[in-house]
Amino acid sequence: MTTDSSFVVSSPGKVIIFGEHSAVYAIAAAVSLRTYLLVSPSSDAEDIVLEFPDINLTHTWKRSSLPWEAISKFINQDQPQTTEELIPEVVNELANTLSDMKQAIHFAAANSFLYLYVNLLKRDTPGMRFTVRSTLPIGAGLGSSASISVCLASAFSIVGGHVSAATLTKDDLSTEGEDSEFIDAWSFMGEKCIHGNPSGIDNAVATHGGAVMFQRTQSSIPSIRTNMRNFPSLKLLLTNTKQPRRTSDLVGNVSRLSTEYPKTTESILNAMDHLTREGYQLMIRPSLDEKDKARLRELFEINHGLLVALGVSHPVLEKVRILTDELNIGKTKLTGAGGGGCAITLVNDNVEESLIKSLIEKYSEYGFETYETSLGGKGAAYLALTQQDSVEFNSEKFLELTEREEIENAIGVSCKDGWRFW
Ligand SMILES: Nc1ncnc2c1ncn2[C@@H]1O[C@H](COP(=O)(O)OP(=O)(O)O)[C@@H](O)[C@H]1O
Ligand SMILES: C[C@@](O)(CCOP(=O)(O)O)CC(=O)O
Ligand SMILES: [Mg+2]
Repeated sequence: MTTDSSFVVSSPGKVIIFGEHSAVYAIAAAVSLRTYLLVSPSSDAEDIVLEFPDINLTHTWKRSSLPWEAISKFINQDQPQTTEELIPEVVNELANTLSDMKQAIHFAAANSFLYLYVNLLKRDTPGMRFTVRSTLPIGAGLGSSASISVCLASAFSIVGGHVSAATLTKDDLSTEGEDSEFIDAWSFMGEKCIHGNPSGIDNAVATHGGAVMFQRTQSSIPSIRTNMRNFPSLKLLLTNTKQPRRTSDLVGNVSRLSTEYPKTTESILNAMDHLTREGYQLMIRPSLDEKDKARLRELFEINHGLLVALGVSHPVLEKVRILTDELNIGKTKLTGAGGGGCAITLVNDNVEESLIKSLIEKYSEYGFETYETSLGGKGAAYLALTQQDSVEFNSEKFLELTEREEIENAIGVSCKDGWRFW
């Protein structure tokens, strides 16, 4: 891959159906909201330019200002190897380069960017411009951190020559080859930079797409991913309370509970594992009858209750739950790390559209937003831009797009031909 050509990579967010914060099992599916990363030549080959307008962050590093010498003995640049934990010496060296990032969300994103950059690219790689736009809400439980990590890992892996550009069309079944495993593994390192101790489910879904039953194992053993090809078409409402929160804080609080009340917390997490497996058994049936769906709704209710017990709900999430209960629309659980962000409602059979409309109107009084999204779509994707495309679609134009529709119409995976998948 030459560094004077432009390309875009993209990756989806996810919705966790059961088992967030889980010790072992969780089920998640890709959503159609996605992150897009445009890689284009930098006007000065010395400059590595990061443009993250979704979090109001722009930064330029001189290639030579990165601590190549100091980190060289800790990493293998010819054949990058992921590690169980982030390499502390590399993290420390990069922290010096990040000292002017005062906000935690800026630091997390730039840290993930640089950690992946120095592992996957070399000192002599000409500087480029990395422009990110996401149609996902950031920090709302839909896996934007994993989605951006997959975009960065796949872009750097292409430029570094560690993976080939994707070739599958949207109608091909994913092959789960070495390249997508490489991207998955490195995006997991990016997730670690953003929230410390991720399970790996978000980056797995953001890389491979579809829906998975994910089984976390002991850290030295790879997690087990079971694809759910017949993911049932469930009527789900996805509601963003807009209450900001950071996954790292919530994960940290659950681990504090585990230390302070080990047996109690373990019992809650065990219960969550059991219910996730029960949910899985229901969801893999060839077709779901009304009784099965009623049971899934009950499991939603139990799952939410257990998450409340772990201290990761929030009054606004309870408001969503109470409204859907009061109007008898369905059962609601928080999704993602909680503490704000999004909730999903599994809607009862035969609910009148007018009732859903009145619920959405009520939501807007509280400032909540509902999303229309389909589940189980494609994972990481790649779009080569021709010379002509690059003139028509450069980073300035990418930055000017504002609404989700504008981004999707200009570059969207489901709207534009030419996208390829791993
Ligand atoms: N489009 C984006 N641009 C820049 N940073 C992003 C973007 N998406 C995610 N991030 C990073 O990920 C963080 C949010 O991750 P997290 O707290 O795990 O929430 P979630 O993954 O549910 O959206 C942000 O604070 C930021 O550091
Ligand atoms: C809380 C957790 O289960 C999901 C976090 O998802 P999100 O960052 O809130 O989208 C953590 C994880 O599985 O990595
Ligand atoms: Mg996240």
